[in-house]
Amino acid sequence: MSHGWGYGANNGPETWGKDFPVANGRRQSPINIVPKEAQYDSTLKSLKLKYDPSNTKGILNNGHSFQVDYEDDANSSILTGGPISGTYRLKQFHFHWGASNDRGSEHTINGIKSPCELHLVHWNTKYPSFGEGASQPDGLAVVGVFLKISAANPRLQKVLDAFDSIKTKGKQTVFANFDPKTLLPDSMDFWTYDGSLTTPPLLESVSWIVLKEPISVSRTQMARFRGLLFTREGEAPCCMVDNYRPPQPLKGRQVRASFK
Ligand SMILES: COc1ccc([C@H]2OC(=S)NC2=O)c(OC)c1
Ligand SMILES: [Zn+2]
Repeated sequence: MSHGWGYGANNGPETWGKDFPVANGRRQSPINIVPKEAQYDSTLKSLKLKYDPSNTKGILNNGHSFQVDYEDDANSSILTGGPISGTYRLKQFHFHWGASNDRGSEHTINGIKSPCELHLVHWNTKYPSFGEGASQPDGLAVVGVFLKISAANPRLQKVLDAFDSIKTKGKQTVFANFDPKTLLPDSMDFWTYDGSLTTPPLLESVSWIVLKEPISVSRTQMARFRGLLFTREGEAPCCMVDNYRPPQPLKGRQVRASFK
């Protein structure tokens, strides 16, 4: 049986520092964002996301979340602008969510949790790969998008419809031609700060770009996220819920805003 990190009482975020001491580092994520304390920075460029749906590789239950993977051997699905310099390639996107709608996001706004948070993970093409970039202070850029309970979001449907095929840890299935841009809100206003991966190895290599405007998700759609399992087929089932790390100390970091 796996004794690795997870989100349970015995292997959850409060225990990660044992195997990953950087958990107590100076630029850990997520954080609580206090909009009134964020500094407007007029030098921030507008975000540019160019995604090629044909780069979609598949969808996988990785035992911590589910992820949609993208071909990243060319500059066809990229992030530029915003707080970053150069070109970052999309590697995958995934979500974090709660057992109920009062929690689930990793970042919070004025201490308020959202039921779910989308992460679009990109790596800096000045490095040869995601793995190489992940160990560099400017190696990764993650776009975070909050999901709030409202009307059903038809753009999530194709992802939700794949869940029956990836219910348990390690299962993956064909998933093609999905444009992640369809999961973005209308406004590209963002907050940005220097942070980390939010799961072990918690590497401090992420330029965070957290969008101000949420996208919608319905209660019924959220219930389908909670039907996924942390566990493998044949193991005692454990619902994939509360797969979020709580906010970490800011430790003097500044949060900048792209908007007034
Ligand atoms: C492409 O590989 C990834 C993607 C994301 C993470 C985590 O960091 C953030 S951000 N969300 C997470 O779940 C990761 O951690 C090792 C590796
Ligand atoms: Zn994440």
